[in-house]
Amino acid sequence: MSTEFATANHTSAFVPAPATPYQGDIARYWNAEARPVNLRLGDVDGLYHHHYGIGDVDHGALEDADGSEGEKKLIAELHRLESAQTEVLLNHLGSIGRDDTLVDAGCGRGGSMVMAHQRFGCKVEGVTLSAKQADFANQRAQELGIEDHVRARVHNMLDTPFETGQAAGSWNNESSMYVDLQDLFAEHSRILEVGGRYVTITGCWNPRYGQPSKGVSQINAHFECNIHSRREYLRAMADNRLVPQAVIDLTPATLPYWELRATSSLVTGIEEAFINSYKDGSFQYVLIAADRV
Ligand SMILES: C[S@@+](CC[C@H](N)C(=O)[O-])C[C@H]1O[C@@H](n2cnc3c(N)ncnc32)[C@H](O)[C@@H]1O
Ligand SMILES: CC(C)=CCC/C(C)=C/COP(=O)(O)OP(=O)(O)O
Ligand SMILES: [Mg+2]
Repeated sequence: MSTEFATANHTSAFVPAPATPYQGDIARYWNAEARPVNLRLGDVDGLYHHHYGIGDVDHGALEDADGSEGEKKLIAELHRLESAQTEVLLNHLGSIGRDDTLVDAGCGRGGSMVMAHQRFGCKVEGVTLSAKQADFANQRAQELGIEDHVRARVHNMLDTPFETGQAAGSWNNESSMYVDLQDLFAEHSRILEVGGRYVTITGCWNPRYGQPSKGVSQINAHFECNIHSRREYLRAMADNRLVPQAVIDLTPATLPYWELRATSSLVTGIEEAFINSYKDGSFQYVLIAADRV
């Protein structure tokens, strides 16, 4: 077992060793992550996200405030847009009952899992490579008194502990750029019941541009990830019994979030790469919802 995995400050009963050296790198990355742009947004209402926002900025909510009060309103607005992104993902899961199980592949600190449980009343199981994130998500679930319905575990999303056909729905929210898509969709296809729904929101490079642009390469380097093309998503889904029901280009809807974020004190330095590559057409923010057939 890897030392980093074993010695992380966690309460999880069992932490498997990373399947590859790369997965060990990603586990270390997320175990060490504590950016204010994520923690201060999460502190707004206790939903901690590691994804980006969509929707129009409410400029009225930002008016007449400067200094620390203005910054507080800006943080609340960025957070509102990130939670709006999750709402749109959940809208595409179809009809989910209280007795169903949902799977969040790459669950981060669990914000989307909590929102899914609050909406559907169902069980939500998440996997992440990071013991620190799993502990954080489980701690939040406990504080909310929903630990019997919302659980995060340290597991590889390509080889999950779930039974075949166990899930009525599953998703990747900005977590598919860390894995091979054929392997990923084979695993979703295995755990989803026939007629179940898969949803992803992801950044992908646009095949119409030709190859990954400078901005896309900068984003890959910044996060140690490997952004796939839109074509690769659709091909890997088709190969794994996942038939797209909706493909939505969310690029215009995410730009206001990035332009607002670029004006805040919480910038991380990656804002320009996102804005430029969205604007030059080389990069797209997309939602794909697919039926497991
Ligand atoms: C950008 S964060 C997204 C977190 C979450 N989906 C959200 O929207 O807040 C990426 C997540 O993917 C997870 N991840 C990356 N590769 C993984 C793998 N092979 N198995 C499980 N989780 C993985 C990371 O641990 C991290 O939690
Ligand atoms: C759309 C793409 C390509 C996403 C890459 C995956 C990723 C790191 C998402 C956001 O995480 P975060 O919320 O931890 O990042 P940040 O600190 O920049 O807010
Ligand atoms: Mg963030």
